[in-house]
Amino acid sequence: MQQVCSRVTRVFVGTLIHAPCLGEVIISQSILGIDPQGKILFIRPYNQLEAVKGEFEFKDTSIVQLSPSQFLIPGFIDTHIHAPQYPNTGLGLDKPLLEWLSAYTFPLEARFSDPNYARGVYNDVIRDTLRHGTTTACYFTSVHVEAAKVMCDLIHKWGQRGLVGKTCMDCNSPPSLSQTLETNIQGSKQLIAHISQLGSSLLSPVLTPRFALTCSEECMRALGVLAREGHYHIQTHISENKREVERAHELYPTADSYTHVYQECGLLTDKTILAHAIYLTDQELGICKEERVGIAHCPVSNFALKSGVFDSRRILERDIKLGLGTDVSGGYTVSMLEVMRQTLIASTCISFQTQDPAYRPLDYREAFHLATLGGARVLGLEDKVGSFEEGKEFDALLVDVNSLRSQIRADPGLSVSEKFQKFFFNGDDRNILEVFVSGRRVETQ
Ligand SMILES: O=c1[nH]c(=O)c2nc[nH]c2[nH]1
Ligand SMILES: [Zn+2]
Repeated sequence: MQQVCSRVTRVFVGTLIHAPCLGEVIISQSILGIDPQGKILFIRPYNQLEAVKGEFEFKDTSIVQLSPSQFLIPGFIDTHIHAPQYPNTGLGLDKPLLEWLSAYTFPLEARFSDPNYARGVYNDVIRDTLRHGTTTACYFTSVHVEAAKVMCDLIHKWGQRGLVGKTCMDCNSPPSLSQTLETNIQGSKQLIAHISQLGSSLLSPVLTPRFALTCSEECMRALGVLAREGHYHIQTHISENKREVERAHELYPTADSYTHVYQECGLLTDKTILAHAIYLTDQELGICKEERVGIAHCPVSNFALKSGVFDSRRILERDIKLGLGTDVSGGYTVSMLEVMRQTLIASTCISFQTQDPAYRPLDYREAFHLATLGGARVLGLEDKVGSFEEGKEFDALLVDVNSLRSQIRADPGLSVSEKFQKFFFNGDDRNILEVFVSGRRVETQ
């Protein structure tokens, strides 16, 4: 007898919510089927179940019927997070950036010379980001390549989608973190080889000069060359804090701007992720647009370290790719829900100060787009994840506004849009019942 091999592994029947276009949240009552490769095989209207069953030949046991308080959304994409800083969340935030780095961050990161210490912290950060709905994260690790390899192994084990970089530092850094140019480049290459050996379609390397203050011009140039040779991602920090910008000008007095420093070193490509970018001038934003870099907006960190207030609208109006990041541990939480809320607060602060009466602060629909498809674009993953589309991979969250220990009080009479708004403003990890990456349900405990 010929065996019928189903093309469908799981079928969800219920509410889908996503934001494929900036400013619009699309809600549908649908049937969504996943194929054995973890891709979305079909999305059909709710009332076509019998026809879809006939077409794709799946059994009733593959069907997951969502309740009226449940919906599926795309997984969150954290475009900027420092994995080794996780033990420091909430610490030292009374200091500005450069003092905080010296007093708290660098001493903690030095401990990652011990891969066993790294293993414990990295395991915690992956588990907790997943539990809060982060299906993709773009990670800085420390300067230590063995610890960075451990991070990749763990991400692979948990099944998160991740970009991982070995942080490069070769000047103006404590001796425990400063490496030679050669060690930084060899370490970066070793990490690339390690990721390649793991053979995971979910993992990518990202070249990671920490920022212009702790990376020499030679080191940045060498990383730029390496990135172009292998068409790799690049991530760094820019214009987060006024004192940092001054220092960049002191270190590079002949450069036209901080952005020019990175451009000159070949670090600006369509696969570059610039974190913060609060104080960029119009001319610098022109370069960002021209070079097609993406920006990671990290409002929780920007407020906590009192770095500044980022103007998201100014970036969006210029059609520059924009995503959101937790920036743990400048940011004190791994929650992308909190990042989305503070994105709105930052934008509202800007609207209070502007002289432009037509200025529109962002709304929750736009923040949701930035945390999903916006982030996917910044990481070059927009063809794979960020929204629900046939052929894309199923990276998704099953949300229940009335889950067992939910803090949300959602009247059953609320519309679906209102239930989503409740989740956006009042929800937390207790409302995220299940997390899927590439069609596979991942552990979150
Ligand atoms: O928020 C930040 N966290 C960091 O670790 C860092 N390093 C340079 N600039 C930085 N900003
Ligand atoms: Zn950062």
